[in-house]
Amino acid sequence: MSLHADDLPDVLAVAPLTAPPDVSLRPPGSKSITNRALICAALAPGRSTLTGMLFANDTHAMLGAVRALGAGLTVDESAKTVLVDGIDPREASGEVHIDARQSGTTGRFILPAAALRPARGVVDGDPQLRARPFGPLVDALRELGATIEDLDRPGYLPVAATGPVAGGKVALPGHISSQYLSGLLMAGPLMADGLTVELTSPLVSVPYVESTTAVMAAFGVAADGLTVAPQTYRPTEYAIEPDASAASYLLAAAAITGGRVTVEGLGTRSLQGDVRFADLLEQMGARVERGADRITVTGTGELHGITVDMADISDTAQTLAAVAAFADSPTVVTGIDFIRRKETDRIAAIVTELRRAGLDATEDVDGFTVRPGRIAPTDFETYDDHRMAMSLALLGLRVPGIRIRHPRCVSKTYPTYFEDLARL
Ligand SMILES: O=C(O)C1=C[C@@H](OP(=O)(O)O)[C@@H](O)[C@H](O)C1
Ligand SMILES: C=C(OP(=O)(O)O)C(=O)O
Repeated sequence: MSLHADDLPDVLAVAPLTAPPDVSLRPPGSKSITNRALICAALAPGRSTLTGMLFANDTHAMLGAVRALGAGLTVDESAKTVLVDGIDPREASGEVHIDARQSGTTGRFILPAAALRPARGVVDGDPQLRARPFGPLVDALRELGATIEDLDRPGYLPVAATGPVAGGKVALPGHISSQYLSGLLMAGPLMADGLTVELTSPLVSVPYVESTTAVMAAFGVAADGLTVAPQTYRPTEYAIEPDASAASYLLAAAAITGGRVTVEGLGTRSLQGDVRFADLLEQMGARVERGADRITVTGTGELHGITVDMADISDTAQTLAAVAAFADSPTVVTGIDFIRRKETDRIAAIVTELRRAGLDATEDVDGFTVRPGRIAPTDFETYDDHRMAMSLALLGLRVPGIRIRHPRCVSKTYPTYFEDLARL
């Protein structure tokens, strides 16, 4: 049976490992870096070559989005490569329609880029994305000179954007999502007056903004803090690193099962904050070796609960919850109230599912607590959230009778997840 997302059944049984794993894996390309590179390449007149691409629902959304803006694409999925012929959106004409599907990064990065066009661009998405907040980004773009029409509820998709965007100084809250800031920064160099963002509340997911400016720099655009002067993107050859959030599941598997897993292509040189998930496994008792481009986690048989603020690396909070279920003391995760507005309310979802398995887990104001205990055979709900499916499947590596309902949701960022899990 194929374990690719397209072929998965409605309910997937996870078989416990018969021996601890000892494997080396290269996770697929980073969703976050792929979608940044696609935006920067699309805004760089000339041909860019992107290698190590992730092909998953979120990046297909971005491919469709930049194609709608007029970028030329030559896609070679088997070689994980895309040639992008970039455009200057300020010279575009004609109304365009963009479907961001379920992808927060696509929706929040393409809206500022679409607003640079002096013609109408409609941005919409799946019902799940329509339920996620866009208000701060819409307000900021209006402030910067764009015309944004609410096509349904104010502050939510669908919206229609018409440029130009004059640019200048704008106030933006940081506590809901960092994606608004990343999207504005990437469009910044094409605003006539440049862009300066002043944050009005503490920024979550900070490392993602650092990766934004790093990818912009690779395409020849310099940011000075949260200021970007008018500049031109330069086409380039860009190698996308593997996905660090995807790697969290593989590394967690080693910690949970007392095995050894090496992820290739990620290490101390990574642009992604989520590589720091390995630090948490180390604090819990696993052994971690770090190279420039590889991380190895070895389970020691000991796992202790920790208290940790995960505001910088919240995509790995559900992974940590799964590991915490096997620890010898409680784990408390704080700083992540904003993950209630991701694919689902992730705090409520993870707590509900761990309780379904018999664990004593509780919601806190800005996070959750997991108290380890006996884990019962359970059919887990996944809420159309890829990270619920991928995290909860980890419990099945040790506990018999774990089944994942609607596992195809992993196609959002990691269509080959269950194939990689089987390699353990
Ligand atoms: O910029 C990015 O690539 C991302 C930023 C984070 O979102 P928030 O900034 O909304 O927390 C993260 O959860 C998401 O998966 C990817
Ligand atoms: C929150 C996520 O994605 P996005 O915001 O890009 O939809 C995620 O991948 O966990």
